[in-house]
Amino acid sequence: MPSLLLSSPSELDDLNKLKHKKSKKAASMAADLDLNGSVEEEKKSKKKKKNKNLESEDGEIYNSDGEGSEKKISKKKRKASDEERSDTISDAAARANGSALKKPKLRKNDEDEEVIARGENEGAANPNAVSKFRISKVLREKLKSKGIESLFPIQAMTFDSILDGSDLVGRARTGQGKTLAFVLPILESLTNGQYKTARKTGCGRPPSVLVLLPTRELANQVYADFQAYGGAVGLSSCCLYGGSPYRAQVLALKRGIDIVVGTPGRIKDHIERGTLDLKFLKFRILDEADEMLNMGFVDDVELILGKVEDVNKVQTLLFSATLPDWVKKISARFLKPDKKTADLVGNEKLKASASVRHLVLPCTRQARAQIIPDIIHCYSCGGRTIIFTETKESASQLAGLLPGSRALHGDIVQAQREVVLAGFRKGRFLVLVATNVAARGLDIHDVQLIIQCEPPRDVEAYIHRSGRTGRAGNTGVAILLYEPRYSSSISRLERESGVKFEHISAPQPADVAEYVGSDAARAISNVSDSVIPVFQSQAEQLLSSSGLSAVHLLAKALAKAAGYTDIKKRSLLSSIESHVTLLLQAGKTIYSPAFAFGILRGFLPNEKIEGVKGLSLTADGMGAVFDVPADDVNAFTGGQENANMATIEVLKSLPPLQCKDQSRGGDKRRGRFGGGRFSGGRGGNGNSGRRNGGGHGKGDGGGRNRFNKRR
Ligand SMILES: Nc1ncnc2c1ncn2[C@@H]1O[C@H](COP(=O)(O)OP(=O)(O)OP(=O)(O)O)[C@@H](O)[C@H]1O
Repeated sequence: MPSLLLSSPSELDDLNKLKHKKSKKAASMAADLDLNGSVEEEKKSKKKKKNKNLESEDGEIYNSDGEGSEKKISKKKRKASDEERSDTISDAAARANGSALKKPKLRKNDEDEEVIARGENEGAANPNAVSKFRISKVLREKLKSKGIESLFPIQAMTFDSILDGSDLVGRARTGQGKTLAFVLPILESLTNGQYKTARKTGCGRPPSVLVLLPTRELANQVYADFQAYGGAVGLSSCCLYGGSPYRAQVLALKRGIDIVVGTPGRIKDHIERGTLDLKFLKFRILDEADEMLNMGFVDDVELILGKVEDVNKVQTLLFSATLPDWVKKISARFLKPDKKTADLVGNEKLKASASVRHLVLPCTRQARAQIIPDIIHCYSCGGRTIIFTETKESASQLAGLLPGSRALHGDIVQAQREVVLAGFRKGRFLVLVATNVAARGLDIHDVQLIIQCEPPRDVEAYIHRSGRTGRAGNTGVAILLYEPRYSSSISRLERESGVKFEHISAPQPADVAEYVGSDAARAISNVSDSVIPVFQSQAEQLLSSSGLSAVHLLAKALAKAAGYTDIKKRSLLSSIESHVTLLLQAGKTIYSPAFAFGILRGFLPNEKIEGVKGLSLTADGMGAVFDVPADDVNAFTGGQENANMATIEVLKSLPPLQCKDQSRGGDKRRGRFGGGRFSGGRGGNGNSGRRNGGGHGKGDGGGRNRFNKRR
């Protein structure tokens, strides 16, 4: 259940202690932190909200144009404000949850009045409207110019806590706006809040904010946000990462800077060279914290964080979509004991993005390059696609095989990495083949499709990679390819990510025709009539000499226009081309693959049986599916005439199958996946094709660590 908790290592325990220690009011406020609160809680929340709105809108703490300064807060009010800190959290939680949603009351018979009434109530109806938060006018306008009128839940839940000075751990699924969740309150805090006067200003000033990120690309992206929003409120930023020249970075630091964004390796270098002074930091942010620590940056991160003069005067924020338990423990070293935790994922089963369709497709390594273009045709909706490979070599190789695609990984020089990413962002090419260097945080418009060439090593990688699509409320598709014989890795991922995978098979000729053909048809109908007189006589000649009907000839022309001169049959089991998947049934239970081979030997010659590949048993135990070369299909289907009770048919879609271990082990009732691992999968619906709802939708840290070598 999503939650915003007053937390220390054991958040629940602490919440209980809190309930006992504090007054009745505090206990009821703690209850309010549950986002799925009761009606009673909602009433309390509304009451507090009324007070809160008075506090933030009366111009004494923050007036409506954000110019109100802390100086204006009377002692009494400051005390009240401190006392009500927890209220603020529950308000935020209530707002984040939308529990203050009211139906607008419209006045009848007067159109103008109706509009006014709707306008008034719309503000009330949207508890996360930007205007409801202590966000200055200039930032509000900046947000508006980017189409942002209300805060996303993670932003709404954490804004007040960060602005009011808390250390915080924030977790929300991919694409839910975690970057602005720290950017906005930090900027407000530095320009209108508690650090307005405390922060260093003037020429040569040391930074007030340090944001650490695991990859160069991600550092650049977050830097861009600080530049845009920070620039609007007069704060300067710079980005420090490896692979780029020191000179410009040193100059920027010498001139004086407010916000430093970067990767741990280069930040550490600057500290050691004496060019970066972190003594006076007000904020330290670890974005994608688990990845940085996972990458072996713990020592670097600790060294960097240890450079502040007084840890009590710095706020530390830690954000990620994935927070493995070990990171929560490590955060106890970096964050104050009274830190808060805003966890929008919590114990919910689904850890990956809910706005992404998660599909799995069996495909051998050899078949990948052949099948990927068709997957893109069928599932990308004409938008961008990111393909993840496990190694740098295979990223380069695959990009070489896919026309119009480019590779991105840690062996590519930094300048080139930046050119590639910029080209992809601008839509100069639509397919990026990348290693995990692109798995985290990258926010690229209109990425409709993610293809993972094989199951990643850990569930976190799956969550982050698939989260490059379906961002900011948009939808997307993530397709995971896997070697049929390693299907058990799919069940592990399914269990750990909470995703219920849809099992699909390779796009078949009919699917390709449907998606590619309609594009080609559209392209042909857009051709000007002026071409007809020029090509007419050749068309007539072709029609008479081909011996084909006009429709058949046009079908060929459409295929050619779409780039196809031949569409080969493809195995449903392994995606291998020129192979066809067959189903053997014998009117009785087929206990094991050996049993199935025995039946086949009863009516087929050995040389044909040697061509059988990937034989697997169906989940109901009544059949066996296998691949044969397309040329042998007739021998198999024809041979059944001599078979005793056995039938063979060409499959159009894959039925649910037993997992491999079961097929070998024989007794499917005892298997861990009893009932068929795939029984909840496609259920015999092997459709491929575009089912995406439409919609549109962070390089390495310096090449000095174990992890980077893998990229
Ligand atoms: N309040 C908002 N309203 C509309 N769009 C928003 C809002 N906040 C952020 N966005 C947009 O949502 C997208 C995703 O934001 P962001 O990259 O911060 O997500 P994230 O949670 O950090 O994702 P990841 O876990 O993948 O790093 C960005 O394009 C951002 O501009």
